[in-house]
Amino acid sequence: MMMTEILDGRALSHKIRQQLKQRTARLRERGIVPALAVILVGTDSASQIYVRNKHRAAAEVGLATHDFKLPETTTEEELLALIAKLNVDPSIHGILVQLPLPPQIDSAKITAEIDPSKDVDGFHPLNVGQLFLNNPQSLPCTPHGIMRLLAEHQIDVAGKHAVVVGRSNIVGRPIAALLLNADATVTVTHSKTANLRELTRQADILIVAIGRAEFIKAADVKPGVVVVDVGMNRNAAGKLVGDVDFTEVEPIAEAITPVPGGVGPMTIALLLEQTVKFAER
Ligand SMILES: Nc1nc2c(c(=O)[nH]1)N[C@@H](CN(C=O)c1ccc(C(=O)N[C@@H](CCC(=O)O)C(=O)O)cc1)CN2
Ligand SMILES: [Mg+2]
Repeated sequence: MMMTEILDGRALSHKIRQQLKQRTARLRERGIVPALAVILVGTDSASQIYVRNKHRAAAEVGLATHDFKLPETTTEEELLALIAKLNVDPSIHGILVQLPLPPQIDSAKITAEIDPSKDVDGFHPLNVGQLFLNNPQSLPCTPHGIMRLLAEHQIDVAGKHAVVVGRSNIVGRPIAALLLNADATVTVTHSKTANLRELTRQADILIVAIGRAEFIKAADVKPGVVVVDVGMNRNAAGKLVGDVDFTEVEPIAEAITPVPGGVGPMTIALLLEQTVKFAER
């Protein structure tokens, strides 16, 4: 019997962060302190945790972080003014605005104002376009982390049928582009897709980012599938679960990411790596 390979994002993120420590040390020897500005608007409790984790991970690898915590009532103009200031500050190499933003702020307008050469999230329309033209400059951290996790486990996507469930700007759309750039045959499905489960059953590689707890069951996958679960949901018992029913799907899969400890930690590692890359330029 074959054992299912667990795609351990915690372990790989640790390895990446160790490598980044050396790169930040070399930058500091050259008198460059790689610096990341993190902007959090409002008091969303999950966002507060993610931002705290980003600060902690950044400090561990030797990055400086600049913390901007703005009130829930912040206007679009106020946020744009802060971004304009950070864009021209030569001591800042990366700028990130934690999403989601409060409803009075148009997040598309905000991401379009970040200097593309400081856009560590890869959300600026120019960076999105470069990704789609297969000339990426800065990649969204979660999809980038997924590709690195697959590469680390020698999972070649070329020629494979990759099925993406979800079409968000943060995960679904960019991972579809990255898989296509890597020569996969890509099907993108979403909440309006007819017969979605017929499509997921055809996947060699299944990426699930639809935001519904344990949505993918054993009957929705074929034996030997590689499953990447981007979901983070609380179930009725308050336990963190993915968009894939891990207990059902794991025995059928060739490889699978756990939740937690899969894609999530990779997101933060790739954010730090992009900041270091910008500082090295
Ligand atoms: N500006 C951005 N906003 C958001 C992004 C992003 O990449 N850029 N992604 C998500 C949130 N996110 C980072 O910001 C993020 C979410 C989760 C994790 C993570 O490590 N999750 C852990 C579990 C954590 C828990 O126990 O609750 C895991 O999966 O193991 C990292 C980053 C939306 N906003
Ligand atoms: Mg995870």
